[in-house]
Amino acid sequence: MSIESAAAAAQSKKLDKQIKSEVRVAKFQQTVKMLLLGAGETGKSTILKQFKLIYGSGYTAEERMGYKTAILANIVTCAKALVYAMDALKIPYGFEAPTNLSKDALGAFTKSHMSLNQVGGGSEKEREVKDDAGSDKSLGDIRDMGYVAKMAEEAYVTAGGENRQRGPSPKAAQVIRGCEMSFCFGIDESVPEEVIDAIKIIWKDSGILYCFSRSNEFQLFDCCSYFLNDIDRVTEPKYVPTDADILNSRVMTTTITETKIKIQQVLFRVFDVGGQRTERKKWVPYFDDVDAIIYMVAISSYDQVLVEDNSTNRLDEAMTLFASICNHPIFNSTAIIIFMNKIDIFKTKLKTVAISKYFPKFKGPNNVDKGSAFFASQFLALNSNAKRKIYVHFTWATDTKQIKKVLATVYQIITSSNLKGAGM
Ligand SMILES: Nc1nc2c(ncn2[C@@H]2O[C@H](COP(=O)(O)OP(=O)(O)OP(=O)(O)O)[C@@H](O)[C@H]2O)c(=O)[nH]1
Ligand SMILES: [Mg+2]
Repeated sequence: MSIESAAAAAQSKKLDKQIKSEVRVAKFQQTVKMLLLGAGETGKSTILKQFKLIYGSGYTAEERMGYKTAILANIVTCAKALVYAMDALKIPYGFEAPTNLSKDALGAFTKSHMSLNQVGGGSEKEREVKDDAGSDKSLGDIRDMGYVAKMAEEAYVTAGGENRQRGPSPKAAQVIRGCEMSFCFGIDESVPEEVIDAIKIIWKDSGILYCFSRSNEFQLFDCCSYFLNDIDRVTEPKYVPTDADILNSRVMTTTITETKIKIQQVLFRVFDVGGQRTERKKWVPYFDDVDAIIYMVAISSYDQVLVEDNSTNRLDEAMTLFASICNHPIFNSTAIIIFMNKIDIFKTKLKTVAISKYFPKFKGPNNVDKGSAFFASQFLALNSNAKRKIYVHFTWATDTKQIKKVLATVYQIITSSNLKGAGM
């Protein structure tokens, strides 16, 4: 090859490279492909709703009617879950959980239950508390030890168990059990009145409220108290869901959706997937050319098990899944941002539920700072590429104000990391 043609070839190669880089920049300036990944019920679809509310045009009247059906179904599903859990956990209607057991009462109860081992296995921790029964333990501690659960169980048997309890609440429970779930609500329609009345009755029942406090022992939507506390408004025939109602509603995702959202000059193609195990088989075809992943974790679920198998801890599952995603070679140059979500529920739960009971590696104290730092470090440690930076945010997905700030930061992270990838 002559000197001239070699120079021309070099020049052409340089030009090619430059064009390719420019195309990548131009492509990036137009679109960002983003996946919302994570296990079931972690808040992926809720974040997508926030994208639509913050950067899109919000919800039409027709879409709101669709959510009305979902919300009314959520209410009945939650009421049914509570009623069935009352029998599964053996709690009688009207059961009053002691809020503060006095030294004498707890001492007497402990004495009359010398076979405490039957209650919760008689672990060392339980024996410690048994010996120390008179000290001022918080309700959370007492529940952990199974004292109150045992009291409830005895009262349940005395009251006649599943079929022989009398009074308005057991009668209401009967109505809820018999309520059909296949409905679609139009304008001016709602749940049948007798079902609404029955739900109102049980939601005031002290036994149901105690059962609700043990909701980690069965499957209950996080939106239960949000909607049941507001049942009058939500079951009005002319009810139209607000943005907050839409954000709090729960519909499991079974079809992967793509939503296009323009933020400044960038078009985001946001893919929302179903997180439950059976849904994950559908993810792989969407893994090519991904610019960013928001990986959702429900940090509040440290004491809960999966809907899918009723035995695997939800955070253990979230970690296993995260390890397989962040170390997947196809995502080597993908920006990964973890949303440690449901921080509002996490804060409340920490007051009564010890992290160490489920994650013995956690050495406390059981507060938000220590707890959130612990879980963030557990996830970050799963990344085997030391050069890669993974970003973590603690989020409250149903709170538009907080998410607006978080998404602005995410926008910065994604756009700057993509520019870097394009050689800028
Ligand atoms: N209190 C509270 N509720 C939340 C938060 N994030 C999500 N939720 C609620 O949790 C429930 C589940 O949220 P989804 O967005 O449906 O979860 P998902 O990850 O899309 O679930 P799948 O579609 O099954 O994978 C809904 O009722 C949400 O309103 C949060 O930060 N705080
Ligand atoms: Mg979803």
